[in-house]
Amino acid sequence: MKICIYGAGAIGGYLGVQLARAGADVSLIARGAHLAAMRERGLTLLAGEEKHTVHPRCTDDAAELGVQDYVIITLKAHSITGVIEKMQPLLGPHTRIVTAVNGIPYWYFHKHGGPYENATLESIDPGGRQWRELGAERAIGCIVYPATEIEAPGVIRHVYGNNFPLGEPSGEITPDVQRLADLFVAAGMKAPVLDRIRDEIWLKLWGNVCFNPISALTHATLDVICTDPATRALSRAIMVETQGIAETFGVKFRVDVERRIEGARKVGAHKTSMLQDLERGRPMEIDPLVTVVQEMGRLTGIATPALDSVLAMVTQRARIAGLYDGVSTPADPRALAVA
Ligand SMILES: NC(=O)C1=CN([C@@H]2O[C@H](COP(=O)(O)OP(=O)(O)OC[C@H]3O[C@@H](n4cnc5c(N)ncnc54)[C@H](OP(=O)(O)O)[C@@H]3O)[C@@H](O)[C@H]2O)C=CC1
Ligand SMILES: CC(C)(CO)C(=O)C(=O)O
Repeated sequence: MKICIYGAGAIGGYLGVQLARAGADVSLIARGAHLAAMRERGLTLLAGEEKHTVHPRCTDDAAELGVQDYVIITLKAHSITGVIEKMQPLLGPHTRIVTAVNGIPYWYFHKHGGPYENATLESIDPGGRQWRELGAERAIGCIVYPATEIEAPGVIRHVYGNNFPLGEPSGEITPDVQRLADLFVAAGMKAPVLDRIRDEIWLKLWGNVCFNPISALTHATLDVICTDPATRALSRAIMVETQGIAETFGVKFRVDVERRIEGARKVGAHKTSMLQDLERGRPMEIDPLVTVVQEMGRLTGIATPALDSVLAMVTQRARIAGLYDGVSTPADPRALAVA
């Protein structure tokens, strides 16, 4: 079983080490100093007191690897469109693409049913290119619950968690998704196969859509955002808007807003990935985590005044820092009028 991890940074590097340690035939696609270090010294995972170094194939050229059984995308979600052509040599008629990224994935409305079946979302998949050229029918969903960092080129630091829920867009438990889950488990991770993967996507996104932009605007850590009454109320307002949109698409939330906020508070003095990106001068994942929810709100006619305001500010912040060139549009005047 040939597996390629495309964008083997913090999360992809963690997966790469775990899969390589389990004996999987895994190749990593990366670039720059991180790629050079992995080629020279291997890829090292630091997890608590443990240290593991592996030596999988590492390249920046997918053509060297050929057709894969699974391509696990662990790029930042806003980078996916930019590598569609480079990814083609990895894709054969039976290749499955696993979207191990935050936010709404390109395949979201594949096998969704109802009036939105086969719709594409401009904020995450401009022109529907990912849908067509990667293939919605190839997709397997994956939620990334662990936190990891690139501590130095070629070195991944595991911070917490090992849970990567997986699921087919159709909800079926197919041999493809089961085989991948079994491999993840053999590699020391949790990988429950879900028959309602979209519920879990929104549960994760529920936090990202509010905590990430608020943290980038305030530089506050999760515990502070969730404790300060004003930022907690703003988070709640965005989450309530988000919940309304998701429920219109048939999503079921297994916890309520307060419990979700409490869960984030307990994570502690953690900087969200968007704040870390801002501080490190790296492009911020605004469209896949925030703009897409606004776009889905507009699709359903649900106003998102709190989200619109925060999105306007975080987009401006990112543009000024030179870390955003996405699609975010000005807040919908109709939504602001409702506010
Ligand atoms: N890290 C975490 O703790 C968590 C991350 N996530 C999500 O997981 C996803 C991945 O995040 P994360 O691992 O942190 O991101 P990283 O930026 O650490 O990893 C992505 C890697 O892909 C590389 N890359 C980008 N473009 C290319 C290209 N064209 N060719 C080859 N390599 C490329 C990047 O290199 P370069 O640095 O040069 O751009 C980087 O090394 C995101 O959606 C994130 O939100 C979710 C939960 C937690
Ligand atoms: C830590 C957390 C859960 C914040 O929403 C996250 O996923 C991120 O930083 O992107």
